[in-house]
Amino acid sequence: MAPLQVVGRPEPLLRARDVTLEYRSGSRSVRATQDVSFDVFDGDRFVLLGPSGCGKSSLLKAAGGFLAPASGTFELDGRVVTQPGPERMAVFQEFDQLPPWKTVLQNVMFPLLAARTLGRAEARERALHWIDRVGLARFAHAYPHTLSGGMKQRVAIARALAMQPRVLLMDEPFAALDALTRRTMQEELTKLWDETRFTLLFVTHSIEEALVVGNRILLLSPHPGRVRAELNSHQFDLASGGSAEFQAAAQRIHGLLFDEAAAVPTDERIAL
Ligand SMILES: Nc1ncnc2c1ncn2[C@@H]1O[C@H](COP(=O)(O)OP(=O)(O)OP(=O)(O)O)[C@@H](O)[C@H]1O
Repeated sequence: MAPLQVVGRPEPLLRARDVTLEYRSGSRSVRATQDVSFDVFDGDRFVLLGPSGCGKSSLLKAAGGFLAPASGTFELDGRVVTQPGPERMAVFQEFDQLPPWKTVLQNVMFPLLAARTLGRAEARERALHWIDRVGLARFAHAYPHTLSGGMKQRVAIARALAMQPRVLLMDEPFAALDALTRRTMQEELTKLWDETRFTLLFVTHSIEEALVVGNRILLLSPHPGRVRAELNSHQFDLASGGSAEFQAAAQRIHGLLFDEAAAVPTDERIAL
């Protein structure tokens, strides 16, 4: 008979441990976050939500290896993050993240070729597959300046997912889009996740977007960002947008974010 296995909670894929982030210029130093800890598990859509300036982008940069913590660590698969790597691909808000002299196909192929794990033919095939997945097959040979903002963000998503990262980092990727396109992109992202089950670390300051995109949400206090609470939000999707339950959850989060009296112990996970 096979020995009994103890089935416990899986190991986190990405772990933030007591991360304090600071920016120094000369003798001045700005503290962006204070002792922030959280665990992201395989297949999570984990959202960092908080008011402007609470250090969300800084946390994403540190997870990406672009910013070294003043204290604490980020670990990916148990190894401390010290530099950027192809297993952590990022999509940013700015539309100019695509080199304008490269076509859509060349943009998506570029990191695949730079990583030197695929030959040119395989890289091209992989890139075309992801360009198709984000609905841009007809635009593979177009240059970024001929594309709309939403299309450019789709290219950036295809470029990142083509690398098959361990975790996809997204920093307010839809914030510069008009409301309708933003909604469409949220829908497309969750559909892609349904089909592919990648792991996502997503930054937003929109409560509605956090509820729609995330299955878990970390609430951060205003500057410097500290963990306010962690919420499970897997029950919501775009279809639940107008429901009473959704509105109540959004209200509750608003209270937790902005009402000091509503603060809960940071290690408490609350159901909405
Ligand atoms: N390069 C930098 N040099 C100095 N201070 C910085 C730098 N980048 C960010 N900060 C400061 O760190 C703090 C956190 O900034 P960060 O951009 O991470 O917050 P955020 O929550 O992402 O804000 P937003 O939602 O407005 O983008 C802010 O006080 C900001 O002014």
